[in-house]
Amino acid sequence: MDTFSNLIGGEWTEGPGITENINPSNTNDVIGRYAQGDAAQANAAIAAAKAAAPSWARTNVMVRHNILKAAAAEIFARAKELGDLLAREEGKTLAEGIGEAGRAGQIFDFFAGECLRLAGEKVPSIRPGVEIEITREPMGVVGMITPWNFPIAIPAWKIAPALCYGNTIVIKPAELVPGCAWALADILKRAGLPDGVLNLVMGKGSVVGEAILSSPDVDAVTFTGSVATGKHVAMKCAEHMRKVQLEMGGKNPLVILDDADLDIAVDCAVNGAFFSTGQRCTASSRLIVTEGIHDRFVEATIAKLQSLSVDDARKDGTHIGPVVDAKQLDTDMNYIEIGRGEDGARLAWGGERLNRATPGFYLQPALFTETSNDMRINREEIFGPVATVLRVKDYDEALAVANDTRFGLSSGICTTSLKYASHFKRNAEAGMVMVNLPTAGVDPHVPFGGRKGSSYGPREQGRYAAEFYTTVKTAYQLA
Ligand SMILES: NC(=O)C1=CN([C@@H]2O[C@H](COP(=O)(O)OP(=O)(O)OC[C@H]3O[C@@H](n4cnc5c(N)ncnc54)[C@H](OP(=O)(O)O)[C@@H]3O)[C@@H](O)[C@H]2O)C=CC1
Ligand SMILES: O=C(O)CCC(=O)C(=O)O
Repeated sequence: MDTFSNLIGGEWTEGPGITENINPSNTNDVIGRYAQGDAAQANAAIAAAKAAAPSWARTNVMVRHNILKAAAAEIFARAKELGDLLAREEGKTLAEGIGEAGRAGQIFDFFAGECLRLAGEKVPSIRPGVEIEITREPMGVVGMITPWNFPIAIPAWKIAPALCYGNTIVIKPAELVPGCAWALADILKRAGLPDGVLNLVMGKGSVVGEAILSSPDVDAVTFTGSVATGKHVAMKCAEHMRKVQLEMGGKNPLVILDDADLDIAVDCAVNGAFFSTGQRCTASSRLIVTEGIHDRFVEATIAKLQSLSVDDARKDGTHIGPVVDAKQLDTDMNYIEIGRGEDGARLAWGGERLNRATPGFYLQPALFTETSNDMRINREEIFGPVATVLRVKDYDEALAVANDTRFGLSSGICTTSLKYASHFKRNAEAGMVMVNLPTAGVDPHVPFGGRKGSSYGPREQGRYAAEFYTTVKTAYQLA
C-alpha cells in the first residue's frame, strides 16, 4: 500500500505518525497511509514558508501565472482520477467528485489569469507636488485549515489566490481526507512551485492545527469548518492580532411559494438538501413552504426521494453516497431521534441506516414535516441528509422564518413572481441568494461567504479574495 508524506520546504518528509485513509463506502478499503505530522513538523513548515516568502512575493507574475496554469491543466487532465479519489475518501458520488475536481481546475485557471491583472492605483494628492500610489502586498505566511466535505475545491480556493497574490502557505487538510490535498501539493510541486512556497502538514487539528494557530510567524489564517472550531481559531488569531477568515456553518432556507413551478421546486429541494449527502454548509436544510403548495410539494419530494439510490459512492447509478464517517453518522442519527422525540416533528420519509454490499455509513435521507422554527432540528446545523419542511401562511411569514436563524450563508426561493423574487433577493439575510436554484452549488469566480454566524472576515473566491490575501499600502511621494 502507498504511503504519502508531508511536504516541508520542498522535501517529502515522513511524519512521526501514520493515518489510514478509509473509504466510507467500504470500511475494509484502505486508500493509503498518510503521514500524521506533529507540532515540530508544523513549525518546520512555517519556518520554510517564512524563508520562502520574500522571494515568492517578488517572483515575476508570469512565472506565477505559468505555475497556476500548469496546475489547472493537470487537474483538468486528471479530473476523472482525482474525482474517483475524492469519491473514495469522502463519499460524494463519482459524478460529484469529478465535478468538484473540475471546479478546482477552474479555480486555478481563474487565479492564473488574475496573476496578470494585478494592479494598483495612482491618485492625485490634495497637496501640490505629491503623488499617491495605492498598492496591494502579500500577507506573508498564510495558515490554512480545511474541512473534509470539499476535499479538493476548498484547498484549491484557498491555495490558488494565496499563490496568485504572492503568499506562502502551510496547509493542514482534514484528517479524514488527506488524499486530495496531497494530490494538489504534488501537482503544484511538479508544476514548478519553488521549495517552501507550499507546505503540506497532514495530521490532527488539535496538534498541527493548534501549532499553526500558536505560531507568531503565521501572518494570516483561513479556516473552513464548524462554528465551534471557527470561534477557537478567531480567538487564537486575536491573541496574535492576525488577519483571519472563517467559513462555518449554515441552516439555509429554501422558500417555496404557491406560484412555484413544482418540478423546479422539488429538484432544488432534493439537490440542495440531500445531494453530496447533505454535507454542504450551503445545504437547503429548511424547506419553508406556503400552504397552497405544501401537500403537493411534500408528496412530490417524497416520490423523488423514493427514486434515488443510496449506495457506494463510486457505483454506477448511485445518487447519494454514504455519510463521511461513523462520528458524523452518529450525529445525524442523534438529530433524527431529537426530531422524532423531543422536537415532536413527523418523520415523513427515511432516516434509517441502510445495509449495502460493502460495510459503509449508509443513511436513507430523512425528511421531517410538521416542524416549527424553534425546534432543534431547525436551529442547529446537522450536516447530513436531513431536511425539514416548515409550513407557512404566505410570503411575509416565509421571509421572516427564513431570516430567523443565527446563520446567514445561502438563502433560496422558488417562485414565478418577479415581485417576490426581487423582494427576497433584497431582504434575505444571507451572503448568497438563489432564485429557482438550489442553495448549494456555487460558481468558482464570484464571492463566496455569508453573514451572521456563518462567516467572519473577508469573502473567499473571485477577485474579492484579494481582500484577505493582500494588505493595502498607500505610498506618498514628493515628485
Ligand atoms: N461549513 C463547513 O463547510 C463545514 C462544517 N462542518 C461542521 O462541523 C461539524 C464537525 O465537523 P469537523 O470536521 O469535526 O469540523 P472541525 O471544525 O472540527 O474541523 C475542520 C478543520 O479544523 C481542524 N481542527 C479541529 N480542531 C482544531 C483545533 N483545535 N485547532 C485547529 N484546527 C482544528 C480539523 O482537523 P481534523 O482533521 O483533525 O478534524 C479540520 O481540519 C460538522 O458536523 C458540521 O456541522 C464540518 C465541515 C465543513
Ligand atoms: O455549495 C457549494 O458549492 C460550496 C459549499 C461549501 O463550500 C461547503 O459546504 O463548505
